[in-house]
Amino acid sequence: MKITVIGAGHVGATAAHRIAEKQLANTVVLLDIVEGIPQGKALDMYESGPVGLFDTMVFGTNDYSDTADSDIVLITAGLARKPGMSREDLLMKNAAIVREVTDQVMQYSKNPIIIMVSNPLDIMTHVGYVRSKLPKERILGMAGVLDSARFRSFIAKELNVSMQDINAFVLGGHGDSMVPVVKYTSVAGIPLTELLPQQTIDQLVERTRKGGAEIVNYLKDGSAYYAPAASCVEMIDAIVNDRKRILPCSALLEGQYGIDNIFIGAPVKLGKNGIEQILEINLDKPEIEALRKSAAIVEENCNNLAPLLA
Ligand SMILES: NC(=O)C1=CN([C@@H]2O[C@H](COP(=O)(O)OP(=O)(O)OC[C@H]3O[C@@H](n4cnc5c(N)ncnc54)[C@H](O)[C@@H]3O)[C@@H](O)[C@H]2O)C=CC1
Ligand SMILES: O=C([O-])CC(=O)C(=O)O
Repeated sequence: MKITVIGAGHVGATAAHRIAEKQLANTVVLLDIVEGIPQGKALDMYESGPVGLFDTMVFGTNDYSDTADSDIVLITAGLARKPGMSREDLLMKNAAIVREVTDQVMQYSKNPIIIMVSNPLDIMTHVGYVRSKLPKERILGMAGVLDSARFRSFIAKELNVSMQDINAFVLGGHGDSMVPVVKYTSVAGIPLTELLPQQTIDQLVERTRKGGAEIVNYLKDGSAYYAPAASCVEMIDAIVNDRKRILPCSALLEGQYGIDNIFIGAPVKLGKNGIEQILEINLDKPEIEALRKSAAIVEENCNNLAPLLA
C-alpha cells in the first residue's frame, strides 16, 4: 500500500504522520511545491518511528514521479482561509492548484483513489473528478466526517458523556449550508431529541455549521487541521482495511435525493474499492430542501469553473 499526500502544510503533514503511526501503508509520500518542506517534515516523521513504534517508510519530495503507482492520494494542496473569508473565497486560486495537482498525480498513478480535502471542498472534488477522469467510486471528498465529529464532540460535552457513544450525521455541502441530520443523531441509540431540549440542539447545530470559522477566528492565520487530518485518516483506514464503514463523504450523486451530477455530502459505504454504495436515507422535507439548496450552491460554482476545467 502506497499513500501519497499532496500538500505538506498543516492538514497534509498531520495526516501523513497519523497514517504512518497507524501503519496504514508501507510507504507514505509527502509532496509539496515548496522545496525542502516535504523532505524535512517527512524525515522528521520517519525519525519518530522508533519511539512511535512504526516501520512505515515516509519520504518527502517535490517530484511527482516519486508518487508513481499510489493506491490512495490525499489532496490537501491549496490556500487556507483567514478570518472574515468564506471557503468559496478560495475558489479560483484553489481550483487552479487542484487542477494542476490532479493532472500531475494522474500522470504517474493509473487508478488511485483520490480523497480531496482542499476547499471549497465539494467543488474541488468536482475539479478532481473532471480532471482525473477516474470512475466516480474512486474520487470523494472529506468533510462530512469532520463536520459530524464536531457535532458529536459538542453533544458529548453538553451531555457529559463519552464521545464513543455518539452517532451523528452531517450531510450536504461543506459550508454554512451543511445539513446536520438531528433525526439520525443518537446517544447509545437514544435519539438526541429525548436527551436535549430543541433550543440546545439548535445551538449545537449552529455551532457545527460554523465550526470551521470558529477555529479560523482563533488561529487567525489558517484553519483547523487536527480534526480534519483525523477525519481523513478515518476514511483512509476504511478503504485500506476494507471496513465497509458508513461515513458521510462528498460523493457524486446521480439522482439520489433528487440531486444529479453534483458532489455533495451523503452517507456512503467505504471499502477497498472506494465508494461501494451511496445510501439514500429517509429525510424530512426541510432536510431535503436544505440538501438541495446546498447542492444548488455547489452546482453554480462548478458551472462558473467550467472554462478552467476544459
Ligand atoms: N475539507 C475539509 O474539511 C478541510 C479542508 N481544508 C482545506 O485544506 C487545504 C489545506 O489546508 P492547510 O493544510 O491548513 O493549509 P497550509 O497552507 O498549511 O498547507 C497547504 C500546502 O499546500 C501547498 N501547495 C500550494 N500549492 C501547491 C501546489 N500547486 N502543489 C503542491 N502543493 C501546493 C503549500 O505549499 C502548503 O504547504 C485548504 O484549502 C483548506 O481550506 C482544511 C481543513 C478542513
Ligand atoms: O474552515 C475552514 O476553512 C477549513 C475547514 O474546511 C474546516 O475546518 O471545516
